[in-house]
Amino acid sequence: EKENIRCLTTLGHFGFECLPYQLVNRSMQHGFSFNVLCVGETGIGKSTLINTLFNTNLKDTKSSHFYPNVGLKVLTYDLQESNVQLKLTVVKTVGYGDQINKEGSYQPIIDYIDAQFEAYLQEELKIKRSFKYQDTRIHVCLYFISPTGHALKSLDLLTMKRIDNKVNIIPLIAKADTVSKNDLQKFKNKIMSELISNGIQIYQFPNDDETTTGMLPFAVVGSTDEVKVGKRMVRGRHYPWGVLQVENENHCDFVKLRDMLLCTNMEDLKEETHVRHYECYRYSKLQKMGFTDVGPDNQPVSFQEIYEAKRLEFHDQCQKEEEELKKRFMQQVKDRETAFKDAEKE
Ligand SMILES: Nc1nc2c(ncn2[C@@H]2O[C@H](COP(=O)(O)OP(=O)(O)OP(=O)(O)O)[C@@H](O)[C@H]2O)c(=O)[nH]1
Repeated sequence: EKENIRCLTTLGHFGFECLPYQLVNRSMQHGFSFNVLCVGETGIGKSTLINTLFNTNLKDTKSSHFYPNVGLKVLTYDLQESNVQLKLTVVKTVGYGDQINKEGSYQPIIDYIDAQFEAYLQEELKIKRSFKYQDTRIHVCLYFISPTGHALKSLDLLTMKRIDNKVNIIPLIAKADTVSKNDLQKFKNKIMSELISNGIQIYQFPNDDETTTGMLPFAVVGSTDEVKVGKRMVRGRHYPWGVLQVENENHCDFVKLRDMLLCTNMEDLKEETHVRHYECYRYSKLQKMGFTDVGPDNQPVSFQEIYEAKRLEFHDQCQKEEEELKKRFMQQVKDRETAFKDAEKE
């Protein structure tokens, strides 16, 4: 009898298989944003690399070597590739490494990163939040190391140490075409061992394969010039002895960096910024303001309870101060009275 039961298969389409497409469509409508911080000495190739990465000519003026302090320049661009919109914010150091006294050269960088976290926190705490809020938190810091072929400078170590818990650092050897192949590998090893021995945390790639980690710091070359190689036009730098092709993986790590940064890890960089670095800032800031999740008895306390407790504390403090003032006033009146009486007697 059982064999006679007809089994119907479902038509198989409920609709939730399309959920990822909804996300894709929404993201395409909203567009994407990416905030990059470029830290490096004046003229080290920051603008050229950004232009090479995004294959555009982002307008910018050259900086001089004579600024008394380090500053930051914020530039925002609206880019488009196919039908994907990208709002790119590039923050560049100005005058970095140019002062004789380099003490505190990193402070403007720290202040800028913190200011963006603070702005985000203030927006989060607002009663009426704006859904059009432009997130300006830095998602990645490209740290440009001078191609000395020797070692990191103390300013590099100091700055990276100060900002490694605030931002995802990706170290780059700038103008890597000026270092020979042998020297470059030794230089890379030296930099990595110095970073490790100084306890500097750089960005950890999520799909960490050995080859990529072994490539760090990326040795990059920037150029927006088109050079003829054989019958093709490629982006590169033309030297008396040959052509360096920026997008040739045997010549430099530019393609590796671009793939890592834009194709595979942009979302992870943003996620890390939100869940690790911003969380760290938010935690310490709210704790400083006296907020806590658990009371002295280790029981959870609500935001409202803390607010009430703070209000009572403030009220008590005000009353105490008022009484203190009253007492002091009465004492002064008394002193004056006795002084008058004494004067009258005389
Ligand atoms: N050899 C070599 N030269 C480069 C490279 N990248 C940039 N340059 C050259 O270095 C000079 C300065 O480059 P920029 O990109 O303006 O440097 P910057 O760090 O943005 O400079 P400021 O914004 O003025 O601090 C230019 O003449 C570039 O052509 C590179 O990878 N290799």
